[in-house]
Amino acid sequence: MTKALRIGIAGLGTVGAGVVKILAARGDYLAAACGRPIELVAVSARNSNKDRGIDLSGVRWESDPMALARADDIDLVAELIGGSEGVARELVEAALKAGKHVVTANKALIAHHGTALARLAEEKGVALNYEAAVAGGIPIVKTMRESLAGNEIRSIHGILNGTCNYILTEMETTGRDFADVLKDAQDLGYAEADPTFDVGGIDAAHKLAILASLAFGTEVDFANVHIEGIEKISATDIAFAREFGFKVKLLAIAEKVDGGVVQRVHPALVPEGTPLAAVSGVYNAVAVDGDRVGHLVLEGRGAGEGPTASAVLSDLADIARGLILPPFILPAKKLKAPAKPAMDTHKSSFYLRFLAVDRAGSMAAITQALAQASVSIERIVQRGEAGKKASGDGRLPVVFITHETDEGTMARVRALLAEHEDVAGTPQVVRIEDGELR
Ligand SMILES: NC(=O)C1=CN([C@@H]2O[C@H](COP(=O)(O)OP(=O)(O)OC[C@H]3O[C@@H](n4cnc5c(N)ncnc54)[C@H](O)[C@@H]3O)[C@@H](O)[C@H]2O)C=CC1
Ligand SMILES: N[C@@H](CC=O)C(=O)O
Ligand code: NA
Repeated sequence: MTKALRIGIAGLGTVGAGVVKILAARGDYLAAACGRPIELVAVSARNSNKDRGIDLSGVRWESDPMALARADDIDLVAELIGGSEGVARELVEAALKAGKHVVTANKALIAHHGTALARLAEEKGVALNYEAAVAGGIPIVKTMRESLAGNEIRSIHGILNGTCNYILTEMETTGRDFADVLKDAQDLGYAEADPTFDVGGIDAAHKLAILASLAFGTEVDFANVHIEGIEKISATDIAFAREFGFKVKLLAIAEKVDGGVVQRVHPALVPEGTPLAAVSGVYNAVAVDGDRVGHLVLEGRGAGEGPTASAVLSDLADIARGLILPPFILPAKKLKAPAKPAMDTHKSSFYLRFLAVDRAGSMAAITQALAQASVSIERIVQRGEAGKKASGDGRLPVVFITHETDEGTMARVRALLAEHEDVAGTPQVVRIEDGELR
């Protein structure tokens, strides 16, 4: 058997500890599958005394993770710390410069510095693999990079954040509140170190920017992702959406339009009966539309120890087998600078919820205001008709589903309703996404 692939792991949290467990449990099988063993030589984490339920006897402990990049007895550094800057970035750069392969689960790092790091890896002839960074255990990076190369990709629609999908599902099925469910997701090891990255849509945007680069052969362009999180979604919205036949999901979408690729992350109403509407809990899914393959949907667990470590192991196994590919679908110097079409020309139907003042003629005045703004209404639900007020202050919850209109018009309508004498407060507006999902 050829000599071992000698690895150093930085970070022994949810993901790092999961990787050590798989190496211990399946070391012999992996050695046979790869033609050589994957040998854990050294590790580094913040606390050397913590019990992680893993056996590190015979493994060197480095208090400084940078020592892994310098060590002569290490061929590959697995960066499982996290963060787009600081020690994670320094470690990955140093390891690549030292001619070592790198495997990382760090989507923030790849989203911000992926193109430059890919250039560095290619100059040194080493691998930079990051399967765990996008949609956890789903082999989507491998699918995009290796299996769909014969396709011109038209769009990607993803549920890319396990924490958000878990929260939305729990809110729907149990009626529990947001903060309570977020705490569960943290306890289960799903959430980022800063959970506002999850609920604010930033984590999904990191993953989307990476997928868009793989899909369209462009540089990773995180700065141009339109990002909205799920913080504004209430149990009321989820219940109304259900009444209209929709689920509420945080979607991550990259699609070709005239003038380039639009990348957007936002909550959306998704029609029940479509593949993405059925994705629940910590599960992620990616729906790809390619000109030859047509629609393809991959679904699996997007976060947590087992699924994420499984993806890291797939990267390690590829490198042990000698499969060293450019990190993105094209060599880094051939990645095109992305065109950046404006989001405000994007069109969809919208869900619009607000409190209408309960007086004769208020609905007529509101619908007239929408008609004047050229927005037509497909469906209306108004609570508290026949004189039954929904709240004691004379305000009635109303939901409109609009026909297709563009973002710019909807922004104007929202502002107009916020100022309208028959509307209390600012309306809730959520996009409806149905075209490409069936
Ligand atoms: N938890 C999950 O479900 C997933 C996590 N990821 C990514 O994997 C990476 C790791 O995430 P988790 O394991 O969840 O994080 P974690 O917080 O559980 O573990 C982080 C580890 O890094 C170590 N660390 C932090 N600063 C360090 C430093 N300066 N020097 C040495 N070690 C240091 C900590 O001691 C800890 O062992 C992140 O990039 C995350 O975004 C990716 C997919 C899923
Ligand atoms: N915090 C992330 C972890 C995986 O990438 C998520 O919830 O999806
Ligand atoms: Na993955």
